Amino acid sequence: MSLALSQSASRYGVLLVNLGTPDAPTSKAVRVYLREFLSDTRVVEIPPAVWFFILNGIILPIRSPKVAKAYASIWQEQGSPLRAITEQQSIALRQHLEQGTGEAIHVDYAMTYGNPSIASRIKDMQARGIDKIAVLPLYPQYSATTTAAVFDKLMAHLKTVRNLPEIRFLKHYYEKPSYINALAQSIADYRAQHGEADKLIFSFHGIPKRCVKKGDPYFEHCQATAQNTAAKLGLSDEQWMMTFQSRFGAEEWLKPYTDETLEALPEQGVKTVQVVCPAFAADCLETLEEISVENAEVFKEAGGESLDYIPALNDSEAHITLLSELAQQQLQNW
Ligand SMILES: C=CC1=C(C)c2cc3[nH]c(cc4nc(cc5[nH]c(cc1n2)c(C)c5CCC(=O)O)C(CCC(=O)O)=C4C)c(C)c3C=C
Ligand SMILES: [Fe+2]
Ligand SMILES: [Fe+2]
Repeated sequence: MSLALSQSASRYGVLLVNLGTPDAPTSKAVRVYLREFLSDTRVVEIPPAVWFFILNGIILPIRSPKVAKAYASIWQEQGSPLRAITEQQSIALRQHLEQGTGEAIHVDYAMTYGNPSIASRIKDMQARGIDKIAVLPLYPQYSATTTAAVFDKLMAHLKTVRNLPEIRFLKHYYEKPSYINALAQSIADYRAQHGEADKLIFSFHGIPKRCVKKGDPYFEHCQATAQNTAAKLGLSDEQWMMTFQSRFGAEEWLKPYTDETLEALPEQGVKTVQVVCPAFAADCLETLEEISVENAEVFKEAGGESLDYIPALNDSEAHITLLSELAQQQLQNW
């Protein structure tokens, strides 16, 4: 397929962006990462003057060593899984785009928090003479806490730039048939290989309920994702459910909570579950540790027999094909 580009392909860039991760599984590195992440008012909406003292005096000293241990348990030779997988996705996407379009488009990745930063990658692209950049946040479902945070970081950097590049920004892709097909196919493949469980759980990263009440469409996007995927798989209502994981702090987050659901299911006769986490484009702490280890323990302690985690789309062929389609839609006629 031709992209109908208005200038040489070497002038175009695609930037994949994911959340971010510490540079090392140590208390010190986790503290640096969490400080940047949790100081973002898109993520925590407590007035900064108040939050500064709670974050630095209580949260970071207590949370950093605990979370560093969790990171250490999933750390790989290539470093943090989230960073390593996102890098693989960018390499595979570059190859896929070149094979599909015959154009050598520059593809790279960045993290909203930590390294490599969005600013460093935009600077690098501009230094290469790239002046049209398509930014693809790897969040299928839009939330102000994630997607808008990418936008903010991008704009904060561009505010320091005299000669701006042109930018196109993908807001969400939960509604794209290729996304639902890739998700459904990954679940179908897993079930063909491992058999079916009593229940399929779509566990999404949560956000505070307050955010949704104020207009964040994330809940709606999650619901549509789960419903469309279940329909594609031909599941009846009793065969699946939607839950929300990874809550933080004391206020109410989107419900039902994944851990509380897993605690209650064995009593209702559900002894085996398969969990898929569609909000995560790459496996990370929240899937490899929180779901596969912590929540699997919760389920078993409550009388469950097995919790199997269905991997994220990562750098699978279907996912790279989807990302290539999204990138091409952004680049088309530019
Ligand atoms: C404090 C509030 C948080 C909101 C709101 C939130 C939303 C949100 N996050 C993701 C994706 C990821 N989150 C990850 C880790 C993580 N998330 C929070 C907090 C909030 N997330 C924290 C504090 C952490 C770090 C770990 C911890 O301290 O518990 C990750 C994994 C990063 C990794 O390195 O592996 C991802 C990915 C989404 C999609 C989302 C809302 C839609
Ligand atoms: Fe998170
Ligand atoms: Fe978590």
